[in-house]
Amino acid sequence: MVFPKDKVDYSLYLVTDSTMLPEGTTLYSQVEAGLKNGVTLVQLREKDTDTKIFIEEAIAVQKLCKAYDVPLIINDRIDVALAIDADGVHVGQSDMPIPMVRQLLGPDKIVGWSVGKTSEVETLAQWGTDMVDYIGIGMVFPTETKKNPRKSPMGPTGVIDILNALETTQATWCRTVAIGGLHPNNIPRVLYQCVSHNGKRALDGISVVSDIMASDDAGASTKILRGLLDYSKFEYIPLDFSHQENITSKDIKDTLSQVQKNHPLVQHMTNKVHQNFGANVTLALGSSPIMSEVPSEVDELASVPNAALLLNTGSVAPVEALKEAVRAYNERKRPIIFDPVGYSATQTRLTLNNTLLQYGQYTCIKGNSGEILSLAKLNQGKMRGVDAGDDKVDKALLARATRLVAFTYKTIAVCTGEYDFIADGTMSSSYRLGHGVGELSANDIPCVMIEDGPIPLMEKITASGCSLGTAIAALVGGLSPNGIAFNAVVSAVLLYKSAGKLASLNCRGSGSFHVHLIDALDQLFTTNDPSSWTAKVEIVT
Ligand SMILES: Nc1ncnc2c1ncn2[C@@H]1O[C@H](COP(=O)(O)OP(=O)(O)O)[C@@H](O)[C@H]1O
Ligand SMILES: Cc1ncsc1CCOP(=O)(O)O
Ligand SMILES: [Mg+2]
Repeated sequence: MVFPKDKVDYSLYLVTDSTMLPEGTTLYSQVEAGLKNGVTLVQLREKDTDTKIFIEEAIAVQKLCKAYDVPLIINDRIDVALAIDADGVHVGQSDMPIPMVRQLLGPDKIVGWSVGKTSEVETLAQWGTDMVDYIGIGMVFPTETKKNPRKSPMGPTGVIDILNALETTQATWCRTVAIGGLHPNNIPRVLYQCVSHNGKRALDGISVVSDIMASDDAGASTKILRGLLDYSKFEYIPLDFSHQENITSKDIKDTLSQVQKNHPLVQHMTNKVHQNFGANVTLALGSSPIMSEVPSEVDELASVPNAALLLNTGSVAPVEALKEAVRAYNERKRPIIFDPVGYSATQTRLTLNNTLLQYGQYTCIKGNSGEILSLAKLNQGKMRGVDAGDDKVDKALLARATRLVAFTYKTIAVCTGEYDFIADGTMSSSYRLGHGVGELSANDIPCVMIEDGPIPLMEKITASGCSLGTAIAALVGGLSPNGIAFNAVVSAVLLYKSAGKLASLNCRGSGSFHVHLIDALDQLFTTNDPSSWTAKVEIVT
């Protein structure tokens, strides 16, 4: 009996684990509850079971699967799969080599392979279409189920690297499921973020273990998972992600009017250098600052109407406190502006920033050219400290890097310098299961450039970039529910650049520049006459 490969639905892939069964449940009761409520593929994975018992279990599970017309995959044990004529097998990198598995099983059975590196994708592509049918990509997040200290979690960006490699090697036949630490609180974000850079491929499904196997009500847990997979919308802030690239003065005026009316609260988790200046910039923009890194108050702060979080890792703070804030704001769909200061300057910063990037969803990720080029993996050298670095960078490369960061993290990315680039990777904030999502590619997403001529003083004061993050957080946080996030980010960058130019004309040097910059921000925000601002925005084709 052969299960037609083109009929396999990878969307909700249950991998069993009998070591986590709650009291009063059995392997069979959990599997059947899953099958009844939307599991579409089952993998029997019993690492420490004697062969005789494994075969008995396999026969019983196979019977359940057949009753629901769902394929049964056996993990690792080719002999058991052959003995019961299972629909396929799944092997890891250290199990029997794939060509041998295929030779034993024949061409019609389903063969799955655990993949964690792009080089493994290159190998499967070289083998061709009749070897590997699908890959389990992971582990995405830390998980109790797969204790494998040798492999650190790859996060959504690691999944995107694998999807990109499948596209680059044209392994179009190969299906994909993500595995490792996947739960209702991160599955929508993984499905939303994990799209290949050419926009052509998304995940075909999600593998789960403990959410069903360890559940006291496996049926209810499965229903929740099924609902997330079928809903296809990932709304992480209640703002409109539509945008028109030719943003008019009226759009900007409307945006500032919303901020003036809503008086947002901007919680700053930021570096010591930026604290005081950031608080004053917040006040100049008609908003209330609160500088706080206390985990116990993030839920209350995130619940304040029009709250926004500025997450700035300039001082390497304890990651757990920062993650708590990301959780609190993500749960309440309130905006987070992330500034990964000195992103790749040290291993410590790289680890901290990557941990935060894996852990949550960000409305806007901003950085200087060194940080954005590093995030886009287009920056050969490491960053030196927190500054962008002296070398002039080609504008086309900066635009591409900004688009890549925006697309990879499904965020509004801002790359600052003499020329500021803003790209919108949020798209429609919906996700698709299956390949061929037909979305825009990373090269096509909307991108604008803002400039007002050289303002050298902006590079001669510290926390000038950090405070742009403050301005973005204030304007996005101050939007009404029908506000447009992209317009708010563009408005903040235009306002900040124009204020920088005005301050540079009025001050006597870098010492008084800070003060004049706050004056200018206050003046431009209060008068709210964008048509008089000096900075210009142009669409990047
Ligand atoms: N040479 C420049 N000319 C005009 N504006 C600049 C210049 N350098 C930086 N800026 C502006 O100053 C702010 C900080 O940018 P940047 O120095 O790139 O960030 P960071 O302070 O994080 O290194 C941004 O608003 C940016 O637009
Ligand atoms: C000097 C310094 N060190 C850690 S954070 C910081 C300020 C960086 O501010 P900005 O990114 O705005 O230049
Ligand atoms: Mg900076």
